[in-house]
Amino acid sequence: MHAVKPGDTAIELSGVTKQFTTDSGTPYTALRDLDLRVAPGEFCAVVGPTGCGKSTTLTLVSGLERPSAGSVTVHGQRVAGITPGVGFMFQTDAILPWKTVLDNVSAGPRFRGVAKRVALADARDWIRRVGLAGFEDRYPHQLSGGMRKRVALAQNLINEPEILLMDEPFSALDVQTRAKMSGELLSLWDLTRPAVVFVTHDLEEAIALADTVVVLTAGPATTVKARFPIDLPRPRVVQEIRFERRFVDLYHQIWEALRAEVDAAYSQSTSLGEKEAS
Ligand SMILES: Nc1ncnc2c1ncn2[C@@H]1O[C@H](COP(=O)(O)OP(=O)(O)OP(=O)(O)O)[C@@H](O)[C@H]1O
Repeated sequence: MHAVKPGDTAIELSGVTKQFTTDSGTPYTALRDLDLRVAPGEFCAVVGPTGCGKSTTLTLVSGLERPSAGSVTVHGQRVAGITPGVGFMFQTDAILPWKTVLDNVSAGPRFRGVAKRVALADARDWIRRVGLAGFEDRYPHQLSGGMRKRVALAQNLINEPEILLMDEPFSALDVQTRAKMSGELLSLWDLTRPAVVFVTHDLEEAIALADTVVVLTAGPATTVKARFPIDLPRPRVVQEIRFERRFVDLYHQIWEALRAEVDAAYSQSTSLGEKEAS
């Protein structure tokens, strides 16, 4: 595992521009001159209007995409391929439907060559930690949405990733399950403390979870608008922290920055719709 030194940076995007070529062949600048730095063990939430480039930012860190300009480094190494030591969680489940919970969770270590007996024992431990003891032999279709998210968390955390990239991982869940999963995520994160980049549309969720909330501007040519340190003490009770005075103050402050971008994105999409209709 990477030895963390003071001042170390887990993730650094520096002057990043990302251009795509659209289906009509014209270039589209999704990100322009974007700087983002995440320290080892930091929980960073990224919020911004729809389509501004949140997922694109994650794909650059993961190595699935390359920047058109600027640099992306992970632990000081320029990203040049699929980044090792990175876990992912998306809105849709990435667990294998034909494998049991135990086989899904042990798949990572088995793939890395860990002996079967050790991988299975480790998987049983993680299954217990995510609250699924007794469900080892179930298949994903026999589980609720929240339980499948727990499997996905165990499947990631068993690999002790130094970086966890999460793209609206709980947005398909009902409100109560979502709040519960957020609380569980924080307890589990505390066990191995990876650096997290958590993309969400939900500002309450962002503040409740994160050490830092980063607000992106409306696209195109998205960049970082502002960065807010969240000084709420840990451990946090996710379902209750939103009633605290400091939480409400932070919410107002960050929403002020976010609202202008949401409004800008909305007017862009409505004027585009009007142009297309005329
Ligand atoms: N492969 C691609 N080719 C062309 N354009 C793309 C591609 N991937 C993303 N884009 C465009 O880049 C912009 C940013 O997309 P991205 O998915 O990163 O936004 P997002 O903030 O994650 O969106 P949402 O909040 O709706 O999930 C969008 O306008 C999208 O259409």
